[in-house]
Amino acid sequence: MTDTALQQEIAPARKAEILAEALPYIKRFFDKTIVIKYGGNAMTDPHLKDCFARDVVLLKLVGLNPVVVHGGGPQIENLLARVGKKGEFIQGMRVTDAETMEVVEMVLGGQVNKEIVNLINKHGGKAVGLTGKDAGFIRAKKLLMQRQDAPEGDLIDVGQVGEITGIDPSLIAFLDQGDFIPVIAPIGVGAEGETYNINADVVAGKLAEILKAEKLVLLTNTPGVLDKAGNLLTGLTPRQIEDLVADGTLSGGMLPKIGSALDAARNGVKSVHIIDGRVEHCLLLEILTDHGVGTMIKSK
Ligand SMILES: Nc1ncnc2c1ncn2[C@@H]1O[C@H](COP(=O)(O)OP(=O)(O)O)[C@@H](O)[C@H]1O
Ligand SMILES: CC(=O)N[C@@H](CCC(=O)OP(=O)(O)O)C(=O)O
Repeated sequence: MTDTALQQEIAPARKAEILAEALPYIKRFFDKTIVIKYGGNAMTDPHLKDCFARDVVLLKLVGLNPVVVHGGGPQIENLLARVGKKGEFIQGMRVTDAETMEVVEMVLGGQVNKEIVNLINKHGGKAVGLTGKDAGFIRAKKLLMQRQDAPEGDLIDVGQVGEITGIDPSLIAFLDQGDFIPVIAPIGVGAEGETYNINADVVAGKLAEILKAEKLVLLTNTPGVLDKAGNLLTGLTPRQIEDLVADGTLSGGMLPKIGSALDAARNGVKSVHIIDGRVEHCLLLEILTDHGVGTMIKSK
């Protein structure tokens, strides 16, 4: 439904009720950090992009501290195709050779990051774009990935893909205090200054842990986590997740997403949600109303 259709459909009294519903949430989350992962697939529609930027500005203005981490998988694919390359993924991670790394950095650190910054600022926010190279705040080393369904130690080399070794929270805290909204591209820096491509869900999860965030919200392009029959699973325990991975219900990009969500929930982030980024104002619905729009990941 468009904003105009929504305005016509809802009676004024109901609109006021909906606004009033936000009060306890604003009180509960006032001055708390909310890490939001904005997914490449959920950020292709211009109207949805605008809704997202407005929601982030609203959250900041009512006193929450949103921190945005973005992806850009489809946008990377577009530029790779233009240079005659096709992306390859293993267990949800992009195989990243030197040429792919150049494209990834150009797209994530440049095009996508600046577009989100610009949109948020257009709606009255003060967004600042960063990659993990700024102040060297996301440190990484080469990831060697354990092959699924293989004996421990059967490792896969996926090129310049990074595993996070540390995040310095001071830059983000500094920006928060200055009323800025950090917008972070998932690029890390190694001990020798080398550049690493890191899955955006992994960065969002780790950042939420380090910042002791109240909430981690991962936007994606499905209603949430689905079972084999395609039904939405509204809440998941670690045990259920293990079963869904083992029987192949979870695959591709959902693997790093669910892994990061679970790690964050187990390491102190109070609530973790995978939500449908295609629903207008899904952030406001999830954070400031009684209506959840996806899957909640539980720590036990
Ligand atoms: N059980 C599942 N439930 C929902 N999505 C799943 C599931 N298993 C695999 N997926 C895939 O994971 C994708 C989301 O991951 P990804 O493509 O990395 O999204 P994003 O760009 O939003 O991070 C979905 O579009 C879907 O194709
Ligand atoms: C290592 C790795 O896979 N990096 C990701 C980074 C971007 C990302 O995570 O984008 P989405 O959130 O849109 O999927 C990539 O190169 O696609």
